[in-house]
Amino acid sequence: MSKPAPASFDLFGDDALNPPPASPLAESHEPRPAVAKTPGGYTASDIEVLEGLEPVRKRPGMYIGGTDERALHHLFAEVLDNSMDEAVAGHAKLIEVHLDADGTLTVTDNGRGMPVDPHPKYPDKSALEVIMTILHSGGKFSGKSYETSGGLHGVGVSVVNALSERVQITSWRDGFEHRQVFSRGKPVGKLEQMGPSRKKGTAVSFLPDPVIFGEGAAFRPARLYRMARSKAYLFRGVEIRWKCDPSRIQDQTPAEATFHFPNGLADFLAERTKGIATVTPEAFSGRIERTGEAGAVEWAISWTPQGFGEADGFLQSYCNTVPTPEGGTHESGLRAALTRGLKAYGELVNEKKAGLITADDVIANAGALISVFIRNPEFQGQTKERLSSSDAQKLVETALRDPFDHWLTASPKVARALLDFVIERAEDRLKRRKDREVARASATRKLRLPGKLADCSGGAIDGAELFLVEGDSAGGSAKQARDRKTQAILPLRGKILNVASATGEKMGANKELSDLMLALGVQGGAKFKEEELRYERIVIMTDADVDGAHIASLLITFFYRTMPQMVRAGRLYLALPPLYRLSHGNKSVYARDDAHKDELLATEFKGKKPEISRFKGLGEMMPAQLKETTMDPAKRTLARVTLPRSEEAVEALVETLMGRKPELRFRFIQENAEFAAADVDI
Ligand SMILES: Nc1ncnc2c1ncn2[C@@H]1O[C@H](COP(=O)(O)OP(=O)(O)OP(=O)(O)O)[C@@H](O)[C@H]1O
Ligand SMILES: [Mg+2]
Ligand SMILES: [Mg+2]
Repeated sequence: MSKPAPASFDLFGDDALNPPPASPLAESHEPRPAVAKTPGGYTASDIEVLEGLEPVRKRPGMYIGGTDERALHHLFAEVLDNSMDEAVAGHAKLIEVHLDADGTLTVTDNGRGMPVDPHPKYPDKSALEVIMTILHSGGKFSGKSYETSGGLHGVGVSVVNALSERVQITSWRDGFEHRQVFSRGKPVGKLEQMGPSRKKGTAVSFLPDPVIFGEGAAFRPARLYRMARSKAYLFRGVEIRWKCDPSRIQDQTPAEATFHFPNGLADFLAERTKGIATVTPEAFSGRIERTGEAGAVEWAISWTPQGFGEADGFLQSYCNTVPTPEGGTHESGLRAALTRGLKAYGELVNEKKAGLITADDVIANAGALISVFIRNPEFQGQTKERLSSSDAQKLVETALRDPFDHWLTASPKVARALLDFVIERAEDRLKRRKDREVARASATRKLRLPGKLADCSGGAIDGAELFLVEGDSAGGSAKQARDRKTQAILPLRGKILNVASATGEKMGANKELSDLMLALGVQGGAKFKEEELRYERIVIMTDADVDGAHIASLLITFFYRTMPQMVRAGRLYLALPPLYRLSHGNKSVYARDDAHKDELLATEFKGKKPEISRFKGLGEMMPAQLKETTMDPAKRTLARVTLPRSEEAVEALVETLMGRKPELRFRFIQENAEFAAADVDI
């Protein structure tokens, strides 16, 4: 076994929730001529060059980050972004989003219309066909037709085309309506001139391809609605109209709505802080356009002691109206500007404690929105989740500096309240750090611990681990296999409650879960305090089978629901027990799954006939084996459970795990059962 580096187990990453295409993609490829090969050889003929849109269908993950529900909705983001670019460039004022009964989504804008004249480089094709069928074709490379666009790669809508069963583009321009239809990236007939029309603009209608996204994959109206609405907040010059066939709606999402927000982000924040007591009566918000240059910064921030639902605060950022859930330079600029401004104000009013303030103290209890418009932004990847343009930091910092100073000095009472609030956060933080250093033993003395917990004997929180195991027999093995100084065992019986569909009352009454909370030493929800956790790591240890994965997913959901901070802090892990032991002579090796076993048979045990034993469950392993393979920190591999920052992605996960559709859950569990086994380096 090699070094036990913790494998990352990203529930939303491309691997975990990214099902393989529902059926082979063979139909997306031209048949390749058979080439004579030397058997087992690796030659030039093994190197493929994918043509046209073929790479998109073959490796959708590279373009849309996977083929899961998030990736599916990213198609909408690409099409909507293009219409927004047209609006931000000053050519469109109205965008309509329409989800049809059959699942076709249409985005219409009244911009300039996609160009339809023959393309100079491909004289037999219209510009529209070039845009739709050639990667890296677009009008946003030079800055001539668009100044600050969300589009920059020339890839977006062609990717949508490649991954849709059917796409219809309508372009109204030059006095006519033009139309072309595509299927899985290929034109179905030529561009047609339909008839005279005085309209202007573009309509993109598309139906995602079930071959890529899986049979039954469909847009979720609630998600589309939220995406469309938040776009409208980001550009006050646009009106977005939403319409959805009622047969598609299963929740409270309105079938029709109009979004137009003349106060931009300030409206957005007001919506989010409705009914929440804030530290200052007015939010700190504003908008600055660079004079003589393209670019703008808009922001809105408000502080609250009471938190926003389950989070203490939030920071959402955008660049050229594209959401950047992973943050980036614009967020750094905002944090720096606020911290510097507040510290400087503290100095001004002779408040010594202002020196304690860090950026986290300023932002952790704030609801903050920041949106920048810049030329040639640099993002990481096509889904644009993180902004990396270095000038964005400076732009935001400079833009906010004076307005923040003015805002603070204009109203000393307000400024004082904010300063005190943030200093209190800083003091809290310092105190928490001190408390953590105090031995965990004293905390333990005060607590009533559940009877079946085998706690560890050491006093420190750092290094302490709680193993959650399934059933008493596995619990017994684990107790013998553990290092009693640092490892605690809590056996949980049977399938715990399906939390997502349970009421709060039922959850409180569930013995397994209340024991779990007691053992952890924390309370759930708003009362959760990370520093009260009695263990540094919480390790879910279940059998390496589908049932085990189910229990693990129930627990993950429970933790996400009751203490997302703990998960985000990277303190939740999955143990990865092996499935087989292969031994021959005095050599024995563990295999985590069938593929690994076959690999070992072909390598380590080549030509030999090792004895193979299969573990039916953890309870069947000898304690020494369990220790060696799964629990001993020096030898084991743990998978860390991580969650993305974006609320939508988390929601999608919970829906997948716990929602009312058993088939989604089943798929997730199987994939993760596989994944948990596949990503390990043993
Ligand atoms: N609604 C629209 N109105 C006018 N032109 C459009 C519209 N949608 C797309 N285009 C044109 O098609 C080009 C290609 O669009 P595509 O989404 O593929 O790439 P992009 O927007 O340039 O960059 P990105 O890959 O980052 O989205 C755009 O650059 C623009 O010139
Ligand atoms: Mg293109
Ligand atoms: Mg685009």
